[in-house]
This record gives sequence, C-alpha cells and structure tokens, in this order.
Amino acid sequence: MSTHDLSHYDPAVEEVKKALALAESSGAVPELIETLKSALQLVELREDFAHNATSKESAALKGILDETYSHDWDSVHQQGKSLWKLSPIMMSGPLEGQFLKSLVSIQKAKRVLDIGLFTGYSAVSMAEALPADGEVVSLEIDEYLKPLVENLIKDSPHHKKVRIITGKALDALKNLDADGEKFDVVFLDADKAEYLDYFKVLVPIRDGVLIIRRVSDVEGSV
Ligand SMILES: C[S@@+](CC[C@H](N)C(=O)[O-])C[C@H]1O[C@@H](n2cnc3c(N)ncnc32)[C@H](O)[C@@H]1O
Repeated sequence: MSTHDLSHYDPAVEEVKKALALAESSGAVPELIETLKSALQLVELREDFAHNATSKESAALKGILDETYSHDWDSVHQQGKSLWKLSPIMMSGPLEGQFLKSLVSIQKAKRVLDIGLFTGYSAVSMAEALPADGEVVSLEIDEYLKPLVENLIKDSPHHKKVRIITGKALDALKNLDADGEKFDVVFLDADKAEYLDYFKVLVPIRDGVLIIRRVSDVEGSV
C-alpha cells in the first residue's frame, strides 16, 4: 500500500508536508515552521471542504482508486511490464472525476474521447454520465494497462461503454479521424508535449466539441 494519505489526495497537501518536514529538519526559524503548519491546515481544510461538497464516487470508481494505490507499480516496472514507472499521482481522482462527469452531462454528450487511460478513472467517471448507447473511447500507449483496467471495471454497470485502444494517441487519433468517428467531449490527459499535435487532429473532428485539457499531474508538469 502506498504511504499516500488517502484522506488527502491533493498533491498540494503532500508538497506542504514535505516543506514542513524540510523546515523542521533543517532547523528553520520557528515562524517559518508555524507558517507552514497553518498552510498545511488550510490546504487540508480546503480539500476536506471540496470532498464534502462533491457527489460521492461510485463503487467502481472507489475500486479503481483503491487498486491504483495498492498496485505494486515498482515491481511492474522493474519486471519490464510497463513502459515507464506508473504512479497513483497520474490518476485524476474523485474531485476531477466528478467534475468531468458534470461536464459530460451538461454537454449532453453521447461520445467521449479520453486521451490517457491509466487505470481508467476519467474513462469510467465520464462513462457514468453517458446514456446507455454512449461510448468513451480511451487511448493508452502502455499495453500493461488495458487488461488491468478491463478486469478492474468488469463489474461496473457502465463497463460496456468503455472502449480501449492501445498505441500512440496521435496514431489512434488519426485512425479515428480517418474512420469518421466523432466526439462531443475530448479529455486530453496523455503526453503533454503532444497536445498541440492532438489539437491539430481534433479541431476538425466536430464543431462544438468540448475539449478539456488537464494541466497537471506528475511532478507538476503543465
Ligand atoms: C495522467 S495519465 C492518465 C490519467 C487518467 N486520465 C485518469 O484520469 O486517471 C496519462 C496516461 O497517458 C499515457 N500516455 C502517455 N503518453 C501517451 C501517448 N503518446 N499515447 C497514448 N497514451 C499515452 C500514460 O501511459 C498514462 O497512462
């Protein structure tokens, strides 16, 4: 099990904790330590408020969250099963998931493109807001993840709405475009360096498409 504090998922909480530990171990002035303690309290309270004010996640999403934190990603990577060292911090999680679900619902979307599957949190969150004949097409470069996610979501009543395509997102996007596939919502959450190229393929896909770009996950990438 990860040492991450599941009650505080916001990476800001972890960062302030690190800063506080560093200040204490390096003999920083008491005022700095006190300031960091109150900053920690504030970010924790802010996150608690956001969680309490947000709809609760489904059993399927909770299952994804728990497995993402308990999965032994280090061994997976050491055994050469994954392309790179995957980490729970890559996951969108409860607040972003419910927000995505609201956006899909407001958009009255039927077809969603999820670029960057990881353990399927965003894919399933958005699938939950779709009608029975809706579909989330989720793109993922790491072959290790597809069977893992398919197994994880098999008990969700929405699992049939999730179609996973493995390979480079840019190649998949070009194929989807060539096949005339259209989307109402696109969630960009894969290789940030390729976002501009994704846009170039996506923009002609459909007038009025809602494109959501996630700006941060691992190590503060933007
Ligand atoms: C931030 S994670 C996605 C998190 C997921 N959307 C969620 O809500 O939990 C990014 C994922 O994109 C995948 N990825 C990175 N570069 C990619 C690429 N060029 N094509 C397809 N997938 C890629 C990674 O393997 C990783 O699983």
